[in-house]
Amino acid sequence: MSRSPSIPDRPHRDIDPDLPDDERLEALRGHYTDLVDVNEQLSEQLEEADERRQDLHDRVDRVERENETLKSSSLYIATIEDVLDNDEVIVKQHGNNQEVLTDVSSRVVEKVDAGDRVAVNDSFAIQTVLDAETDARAQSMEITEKPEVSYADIGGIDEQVREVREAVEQPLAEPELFDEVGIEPPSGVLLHGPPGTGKTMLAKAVANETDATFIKMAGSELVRKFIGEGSRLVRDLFEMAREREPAIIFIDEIDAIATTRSESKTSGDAEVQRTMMQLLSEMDGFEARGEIRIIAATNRFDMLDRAILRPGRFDRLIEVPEPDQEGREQILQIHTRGMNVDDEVEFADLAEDTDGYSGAEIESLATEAGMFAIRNDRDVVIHQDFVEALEKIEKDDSSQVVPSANYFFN
Ligand SMILES: Nc1ncnc2c1ncn2[C@@H]1O[C@H](COP(=O)(O)OP(=O)(O)OP(=O)(O)O)[C@@H](O)[C@H]1O
Repeated sequence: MSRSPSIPDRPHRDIDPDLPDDERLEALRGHYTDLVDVNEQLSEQLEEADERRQDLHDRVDRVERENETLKSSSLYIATIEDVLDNDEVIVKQHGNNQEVLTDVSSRVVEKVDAGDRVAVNDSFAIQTVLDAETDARAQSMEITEKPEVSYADIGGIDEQVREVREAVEQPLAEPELFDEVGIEPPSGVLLHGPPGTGKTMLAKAVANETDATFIKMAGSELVRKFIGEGSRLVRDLFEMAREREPAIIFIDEIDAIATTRSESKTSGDAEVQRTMMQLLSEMDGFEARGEIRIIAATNRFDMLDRAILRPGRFDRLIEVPEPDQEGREQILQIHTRGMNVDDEVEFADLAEDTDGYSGAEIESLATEAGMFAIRNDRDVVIHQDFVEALEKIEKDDSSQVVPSANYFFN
């Protein structure tokens, strides 16, 4: 970097006022020349300073851009396998299970332990140690302190709501009842039935009612996202619940880790099997009258490995069927509660016309009817809007409204 030249002094000349005119004129000319010189020098310096300023400005811009790129580039999640003495750690990247020995600063070494989750860049340099919240998100857990769903939002499955309350809510809210009678509450509850019938809603509503944290994990994530890490994720799931009790663990699509074992013994099968064993051992390990309840759900009851249904495991089965006509009417009422619906709308007729619709499909019907009202420049939804919405849905995809073909009961 070149050093900036020093600023020239201001020219100074003492001119004796008693000098003869011609000599004074000569002296003034000399002074004027000095001033012009200094002015030129200063102009040059100013020009150079301007160039330098522009140059620095460009550099700042470049660094800022590089910084942004670094910040926005994706990082990978990895687990610290081992922390070595010489400021080195072994990390294992999730997904591809690649193990790498990487240098870290002593500042990072102090912060990490084997088993911690970190974010690494393309060159495996550790960028951040994940905190519990980020870690949970990275592991696809959905954690809600207080889900907004209440029992009043669920229609047509009153009997199932009652059973879930008895099996999940009561042991949390009134554990002494079980103590007094001397029985253990069910260990785990399995909700089974076709898609979109309210299984997730039920689990959320109990969490809401009992002020429990709702922790959801999809079984498919346990086997798909981090190959080789399923059992670790199951451990983390229960750990997270212990940290936040009272808590409700909801494992959706449990069939992904608990299907009947096929004949083939591929390493993938063994991995899924290990994940399931971990789940069962976590369930064995926790206190049935404690502050953590576990609910699982499946659309594929027929596929389930019966081992998970033994006493002490998912020992309370609750079937959540497609709603009957009365149920469909209730669900329609629920999903139109916030809509501006004409008094003439015949919910009973609509319920009759929606045979085979799940709760989720009835919800879409209500939204679609609202769209028809908007399309027709109305702010009130009339019966005809529902009729047209029905026709549209049936025309768009008749397969969507047919009850799930692959759903069987044993
Ligand atoms: N019984 C019901 N009462 C009111 N709304 C319902 C009902 N069943 C489903 N819904 C609506 O459908 C949406 C999806 O339902 P939910 O996720 O609970 O279904 P699910 O049985 O868990 O489905 P999946 O098996 O596909 O996970 C809900 O958010 C709700 O709006």
